[in-house]
Amino acid sequence: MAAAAGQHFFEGTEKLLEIWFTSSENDKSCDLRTIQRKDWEKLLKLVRCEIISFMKHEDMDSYVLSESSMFVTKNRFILKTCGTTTLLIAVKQLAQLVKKECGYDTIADIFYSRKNFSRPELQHYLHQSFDKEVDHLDQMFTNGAAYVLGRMNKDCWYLYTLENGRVEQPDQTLELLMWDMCRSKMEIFTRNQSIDGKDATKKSGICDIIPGIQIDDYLFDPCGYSMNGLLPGGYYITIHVTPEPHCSYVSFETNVPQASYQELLKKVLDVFKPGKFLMTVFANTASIAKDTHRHMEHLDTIEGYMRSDHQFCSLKNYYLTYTQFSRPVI
Ligand SMILES: C[S@+](CC[C@H](N)C(=O)[O-])C[C@H]1O[C@@H](n2cnc3c(N)ncnc32)[C@H](O)[C@@H]1O
Repeated sequence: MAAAAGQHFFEGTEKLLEIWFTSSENDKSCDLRTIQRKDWEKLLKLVRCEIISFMKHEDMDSYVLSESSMFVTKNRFILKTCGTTTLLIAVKQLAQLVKKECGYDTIADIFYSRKNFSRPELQHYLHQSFDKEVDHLDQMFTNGAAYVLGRMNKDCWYLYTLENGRVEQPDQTLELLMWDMCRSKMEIFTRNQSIDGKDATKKSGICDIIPGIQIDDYLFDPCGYSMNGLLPGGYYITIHVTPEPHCSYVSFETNVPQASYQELLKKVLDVFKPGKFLMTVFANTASIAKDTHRHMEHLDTIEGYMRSDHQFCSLKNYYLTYTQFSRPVI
């Protein structure tokens, strides 16, 4: 359902930034988690969002934000922001902050990605097109590589990364971006049907997607939902829901390593029942998820969805699959 003229609109589609830091002198004491909350708050002001909630686990700190989430480990920073936030404005200040407060002087790799926006004209100038975002990042990185996957005249997904990135530890990320959502499922993420985040997490079945996770969830008023979930070992899941029928959108992201993501995918689809979704899977050669790309190649239907696009990329350090599915219109 499209937004009518003058109708409230929220851009659920997030801008996603992941940066891995390293020290040229191999200084083992560097740790991003030593950055103080007041410094994060200052940085997030540039992005135009704020911290709502904080959760700490052995290997990872997580923050629920007014516009999505932030995750911080010893050497990796993840910032995911939706709406009309200005994420890329903060990259330079982030690198300066990390150098000053933690001693990391090198960026080992960067991944900036997003789906195409529904209403790009509502974004800050810098985020109105991927070309502008690439120009901005190219001013900071001499070795950036920009890609577009999917259909440039329909739904697509943009990625900016480094051509000589060097993340050596096993790493994998699955992201599921869903839209044209089931109305009754979306009602759960409103104050009409749920009292708070915890209630929505339980009623929706989100609590059963990955058992044993430590959850930090938040239900906005009158609607909207965000959650971070942490597991030992620096593993996370994060879910964000924009339930308004004319701009409904949900995202699911995790770095939990699995040899096949098929079961997880089925669980997430069952919780949200989207009309359409796109999925991206990154896995480096050290990851147990590296063969998941081969399984996905042959997956042209799943749970009543038909595949409309599928692309595989072999990047320098990572394999990447982009795939899109939709429910057949009857
Ligand atoms: C922040 S949440 C989750 C955003 C996420 N990127 C997504 O996937 O939709 C956005 C939802 O919360 C609602 N919302 C209510 N109050 C909000 C606030 N103060 N800031 C941001 N979103 C708010 C929006 O209308 C929208 O439905």
